[in-house]
Amino acid sequence: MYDQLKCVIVKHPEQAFISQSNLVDQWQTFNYIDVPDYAEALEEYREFIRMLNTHVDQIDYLPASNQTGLDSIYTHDPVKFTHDGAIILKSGKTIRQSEAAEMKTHLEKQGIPIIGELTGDAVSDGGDIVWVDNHTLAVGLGYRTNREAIRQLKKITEPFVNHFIEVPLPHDRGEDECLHLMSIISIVDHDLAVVYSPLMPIFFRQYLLEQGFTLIEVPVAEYETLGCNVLALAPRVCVLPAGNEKTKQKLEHTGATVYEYKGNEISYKGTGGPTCLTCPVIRY
Ligand SMILES: NC(=[NH2+])NCCC[C@H](N)C(=O)O
Repeated sequence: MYDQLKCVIVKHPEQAFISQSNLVDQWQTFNYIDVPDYAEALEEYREFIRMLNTHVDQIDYLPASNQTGLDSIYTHDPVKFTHDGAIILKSGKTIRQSEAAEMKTHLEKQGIPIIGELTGDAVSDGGDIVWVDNHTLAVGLGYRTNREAIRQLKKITEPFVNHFIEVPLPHDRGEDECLHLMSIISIVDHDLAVVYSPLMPIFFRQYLLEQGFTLIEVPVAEYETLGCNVLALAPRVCVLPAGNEKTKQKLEHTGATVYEYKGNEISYKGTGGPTCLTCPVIRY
């Protein structure tokens, strides 16, 4: 979604990463590219929040919990918001599954409506669920989201979703790597999306073009540095991890405003860009 972002839920690295020694202990378990530097992460996060604050009215912070780990910094994944309320998910990455309960407790405390929750064998991450428009939902089918989750999500969203698109994802680098539908598409306006086409099924790419989307192609090198992970703060106002120059220029060329943040510790090493660091609660 690309509408004006009013409220987001985040988790500060103080609460998710906890300390340098915790990072040293845990980064391999969570399959990070390298061990993040804690002090640097705090600095990057300060800048990231400073930037968000200029456009977002309300930023809610999840508390620390001994039930969840490093990846809980990526609050986009344990829940998906609809206009009617939240759907509680269950991660396809087993060590992240406890994040759902943490998020649910927070939503209940805040009095935010919950319209559904995945049950049984269903697994899905928020990163696999993309609103193409108010009535069109695209869901990646892959290692993080299974068929049972798609069946349940279809049912939960049936009252307000006219077009539910299942997008099969490729094996790519395997089961242990993080590949979400949102790794290959970010929608930044009603007619503009940033994409990594090499991993996109042809039918989905053609569908976007038929809907009138202009597609900004992220070059291979910038795909590696999360150039395809673009957070829309408002239509054509977006946040990009620093170092993705070509993608930035292409976005600006379409009239978009692009903010950058240094995300080596909070994004790159954990494979979670600005969309992953934020859980958008209300957009209107
Ligand atoms: N929505 C996202 N793309 N989240 C990225 C999550 C990255 C995290 N390290 C994981 O493997 O789950």
